[in-house]
Parts: sequence; C-alpha cells; structure tokens
Amino acid sequence: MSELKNYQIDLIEQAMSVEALKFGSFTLKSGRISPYFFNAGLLSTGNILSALAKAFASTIVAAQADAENPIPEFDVLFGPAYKGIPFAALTVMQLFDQHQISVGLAYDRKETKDHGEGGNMVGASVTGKRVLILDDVMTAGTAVRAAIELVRKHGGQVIGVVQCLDREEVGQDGVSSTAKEVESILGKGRVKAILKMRDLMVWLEKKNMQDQLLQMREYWDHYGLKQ
Ligand SMILES: O=P(O)(O)OC[C@H]1O[C@H](OP(=O)(O)OP(=O)(O)O)[C@H](O)[C@@H]1O
Repeated sequence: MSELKNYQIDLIEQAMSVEALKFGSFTLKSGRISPYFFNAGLLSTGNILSALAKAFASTIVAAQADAENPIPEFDVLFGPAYKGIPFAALTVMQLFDQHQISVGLAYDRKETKDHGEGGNMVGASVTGKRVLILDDVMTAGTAVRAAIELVRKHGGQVIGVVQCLDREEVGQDGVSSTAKEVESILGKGRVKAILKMRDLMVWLEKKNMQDQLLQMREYWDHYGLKQ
C-alpha cells in the first residue's frame, strides 16, 4: 500500500469537511454511477484554500523531482477561467513562500474584452515561455485542451498540466483516460495530480471505511485505468 503524503491527507480531510469530496452514490455526466464525487467549487474558505494551494505547490515540486517522468522547469503557471484562476494565484504564492520558486501567473477571460488592453489573456505574458496549466479536474478534457490551444496560440510552450484530482478512469473507448489522452499531446508523465482515485482508496483503507472502500474497488474494477 503506497503511503499518502501529509498534504494529500490534509486535503482529503478538509475537502470532506465541506462536502467538496463525498462518498456515496452519484450519477456522473457520463451516466456512470460513481461511489465518490468531488466539487472543487466548495473549497472556498481560507484554511481549505491554504491546504489546497500548499498541496498544489508540493505536487508541482515533487513532479519536478519525479525520478521516472519529471515535469520540466517552467516560467508561468496558467489557470483557466474560472476556477483555475484563484487556484493558480494561490499556488504561485505558495510556490514562492514555501519553496522559493518565483513564476509568473497568467489566466484567461471567458469573454474577450474589447476595450482597454483588450484580448482574453491576463497577467504574465506566455509568449516564448514554458507554461504549466493548473486546473481543478478534467472530465472530458475539453477545458484543458482549450487552455493548451490558447497558450500555444499566444506563443507559449505547454510543459504540463497539474490538476487537483485524477479520477483515473477509462473513457467510453474503455481503454484510455482523459489524462492519458492529454499526455498524448504533451508527452508521457506530463499530467500530474495532487490526488488520484487510488489515493482515495488508500485513505479509506487507513480509516477502515470498509463499505466505501468496497464500492470504490468495484468501480475501479469496472472503470479504473489498468495500464
Ligand atoms: O474536462 P472538461 O469536460 O472540460 O471538464 C472539466 C472542466 O470543466 C469545469 O470548468 P468550466 O469550464 O465549466 O469552468 P468553471 O471553472 O468556470 O466552472 C471544471 O472546472 C474543469 O475545469
């Protein structure tokens, strides 16, 4: 059984305390009945956002030191509108405060501004820069693909994606996951996550939450990414 990091445990428990993470029975957009549900929009108080940003920053630093598939150095952290914006802003601050890493913050507007500075990119310029994209979760991957396109259109090089939770489940083809599909665009190991579905199972086992663990295992057997 793999060991969870303190920042992962902290985030799981904080998220559960505000029901941003719930175990039960939930019908997803895909029609699957999931034994857990995550809604990052409910991570909205100082202590929880602090735990989230610390976890993002620690995940990024660990990903850069990953022996197998490290993510490269980057210049700008890009948070797609809307939820990606506060999460990326807080993470940029934590990267500096906790790890002495100073990178730029960039984000987009969903609606293009037609006055003042105009356009739909805000913050640090991504032109000619190595950019890491940060978002809450990917489901079909539409939002992250759009963010990759946007950064590329502005002359940036996307070196990876970091998300809060990777459900690690196969898509309708029954073979590949959204994270793997995005990795096919960015390179192997370039999609990282603070938490994966299997981390949640490790936590449930530690807490001896047998019923929830059983449901999670059954779901994993059906839809988990096995490769
Ligand atoms: O992988 P996908 O199928 O695209 O779905 C996942 C994305 O969708 C949601 O954002 P949304 O674009 O709805 O914007 P929001 O942050 O304003 O809620 C969510 O925050 C993810 O970023």
